[in-house]
Amino acid sequence: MSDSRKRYLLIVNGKSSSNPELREAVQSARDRGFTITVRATWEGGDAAEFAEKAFSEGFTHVIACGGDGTVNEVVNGLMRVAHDQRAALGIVPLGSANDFATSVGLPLAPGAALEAALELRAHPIDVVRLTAESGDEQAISYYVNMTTGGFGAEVTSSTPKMLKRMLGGGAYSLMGALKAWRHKSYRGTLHWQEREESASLLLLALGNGRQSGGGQVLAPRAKLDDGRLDVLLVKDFSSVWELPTLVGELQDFPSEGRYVHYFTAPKLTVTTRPDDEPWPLTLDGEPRRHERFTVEVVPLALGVLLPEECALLSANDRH
Ligand SMILES: Nc1ncnc2c1ncn2[C@@H]1O[C@H](COP(=O)(O)OP(=O)(O)OP(=O)(O)O)[C@@H](O)[C@H]1O
Repeated sequence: MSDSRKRYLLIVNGKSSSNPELREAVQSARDRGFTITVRATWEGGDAAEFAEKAFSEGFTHVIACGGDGTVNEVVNGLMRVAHDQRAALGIVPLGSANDFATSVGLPLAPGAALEAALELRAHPIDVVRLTAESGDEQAISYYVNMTTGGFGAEVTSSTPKMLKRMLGGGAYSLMGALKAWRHKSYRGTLHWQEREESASLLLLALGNGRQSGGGQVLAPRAKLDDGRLDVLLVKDFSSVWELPTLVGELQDFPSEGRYVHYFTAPKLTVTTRPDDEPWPLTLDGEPRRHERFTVEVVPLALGVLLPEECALLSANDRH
């Protein structure tokens, strides 16, 4: 049922603006009395700008219609304004990966997703702030789902789609083949709480949500509203004989395995030495490289339209 206090702004990635199912769903909702304004992006940056202005323009809800990159831009736009001036975020997934929408259990078809966004309640979730430092410069960006680093980021940002799909299913059963294909690990020092660890890592995942790269579940126990990041470290190995142990550990995500460490922390910093390569990162689908960065949870920073039964909400914790 429409509620006259709710005003929706749909921010549609311009490349999907002619999506017939979305057009039909918008028309149908308007016919039923919903107040919906639609804005399409022309280029990168537009979605963030529209989202930033949404509340001051009288919108209570912003629906990001696009892939993970569009959702990420909208989140960044909303985080530019004060907490009490952030419109609630909804998602109509129109990308190729749609990792966040998939893992929280939102409908993937545009019509059903818009209907859901119009009916669902906003749940407060954590947002993660990533501060990258280079010399005296600091760059801040936010994400709601996951940042992957090292080998994982390269896989998610540069591996052909086919390989991604294979990875999505059996995940790291393919690690060996990939390793032979491109042997690379990244050195750095990680600091979190009172701990510090220097390591050569194949993969680092910093999850608020659970999956990235089009279906790779790298933070299987993550909750969106627990004030913590789920951290996955996968250490490098030196011989193929070590692979079965590594692959086995990737089924269980042990807290202190030989290669796999899985833990939670509210904040974590990664630094590299001058002769180390900057880390390739993929932040909610967007590739970048940093030498030194800190990720920190901003607790319950954003209201997001999610299914009541979403497994990533603490209220649905069965333990
Ligand atoms: N009108 C447009 N045409 C083409 N690209 C656009 C347009 N507007 C914005 N963009 C770009 O689209 C990117 C976001 O794409 P989006 O995440 O929505 O789709 P995707 O990459 O197919 O999805 P996924 O990340 O799920 O694979 C932004 O970084 C932005 O630069």
